[in-house]
Amino acid sequence: MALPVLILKSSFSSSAAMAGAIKHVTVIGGGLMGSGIAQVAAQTGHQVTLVEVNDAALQKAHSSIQGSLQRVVKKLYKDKPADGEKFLKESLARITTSLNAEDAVKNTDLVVEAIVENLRIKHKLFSSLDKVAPKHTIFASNTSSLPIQDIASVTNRKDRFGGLHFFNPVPVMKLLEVIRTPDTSDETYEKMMEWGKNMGKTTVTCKDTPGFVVNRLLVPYLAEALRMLERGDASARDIDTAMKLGAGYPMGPLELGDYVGLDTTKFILDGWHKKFPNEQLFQPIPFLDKLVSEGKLGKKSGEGIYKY
Ligand SMILES: CCCCCCCCCCCCC[C@H](O)CC(=O)SCCNC(=O)CCNC(=O)[C@H](O)C(C)(C)COP(=O)(O)OP(=O)(O)OC[C@H]1O[C@@H](n2cnc3c(N)ncnc32)[C@H](O)[C@@H]1OP(=O)(O)O
Ligand SMILES: NC(=O)c1ccc[n+]([C@@H]2O[C@H](COP(=O)([O-])OP(=O)(O)OC[C@H]3O[C@@H](n4cnc5c(N)ncnc54)[C@H](O)[C@@H]3O)[C@@H](O)[C@H]2O)c1
Repeated sequence: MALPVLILKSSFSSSAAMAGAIKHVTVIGGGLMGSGIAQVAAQTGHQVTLVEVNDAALQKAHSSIQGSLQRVVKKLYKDKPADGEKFLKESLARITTSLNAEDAVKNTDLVVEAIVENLRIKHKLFSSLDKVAPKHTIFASNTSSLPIQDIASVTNRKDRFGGLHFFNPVPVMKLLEVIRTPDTSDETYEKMMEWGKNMGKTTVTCKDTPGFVVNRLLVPYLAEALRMLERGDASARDIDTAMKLGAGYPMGPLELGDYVGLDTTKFILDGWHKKFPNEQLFQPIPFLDKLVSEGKLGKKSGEGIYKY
């Protein structure tokens, strides 16, 4: 009877995969972050499947990855153009695209979710993927602000679920926050840490607390900067210049908000206001709500606090 062999084979391959390094990565969401994560995974030798909701979004992601890879080539291979061309071609060749997330995860070692910062939508995605992904596959979210435990709650692989929080732009920012919940197994945590290093990142770890390390400190800072602008205390340009020249930041807080995406920043602030309704630092900002309602999302839409 074929079945026992098949079961033996699949469980063997699954346990072998559990023991092995992460080789195939599925990135769900090819926006600002997902395209960067897919690019870095490909350029560091991983096979990548990038999933989006429609062809236009996939095309946008592909051209963003191509443009960013060309900047990397210009920087790393300026004296060896032939090697640079080879690096570019091989990196792009490692990325396949898909509009079907459930198909894309059937032979993957790691799913990195980088879709919209909305718990209900993340739940819908992960509960469907949990039913079809192999047993050994690790699930991770790139969320900025949602507790990993809350995201994982709809799956039956809480031991194989963690947070992998990259920073924008992913090809440049060296940091990766690796988050484990009380349910994340030691093996899963170690595989996420190893993968982070294979991605060329410096990893830090903290508890599954809102905003992990960076955003817990960044959200109040950026929010207060926008309130300063809203009150008319100073111009956007002067606020940003002050923080670049006075505090040594590469970008001021308002240009950073435009760079991250004002829609994403609003999702984050609204989520924390709901969770901590009495915290003054997380109160809604009418100016932000107005910009987002007008479709002024920052660099990604051509206008936010600044015009691009
Ligand atoms: C204000 C709204 C308030 C709303 C309420 C509050 C809510 C708060 C929300 C929090 C958001 C959290 C989001 C997320 O979870 C966490 C984050 O990601 S926070 C963002 C972290 N990132 C930063 O802080 C970026 C800071 N900026 C920089 O480091 C630099 O400005 C830059 C982006 C690297 C650009 O550098 P520049 O020198 O200005 O410009 P260059 O173009 O010369 O680039 C320099 C160098 O980098 C290479 N490069 C740049 N971009 C890319 C790319 N996309 N891909 C590849 N390479 C890139 C470029 O080639 C240059 O290389 P070089 O030739 O100089 O070696
Ligand atoms: N923007 C940042 O600086 C930043 C940094 C770190 C983490 N994050 C987090 O990363 C996630 C993505 O943020 P972003 O800025 O890349 O957003 P984005 O809006 O640029 O990209 C999100 C992408 O997800 C796609 N998407 C939505 N639902 C999908 C689904 N069901 N299947 C496949 N694709 C889907 C959208 O089409 C879009 O292209 C959020 O959770 C955010 O909090 C953002």
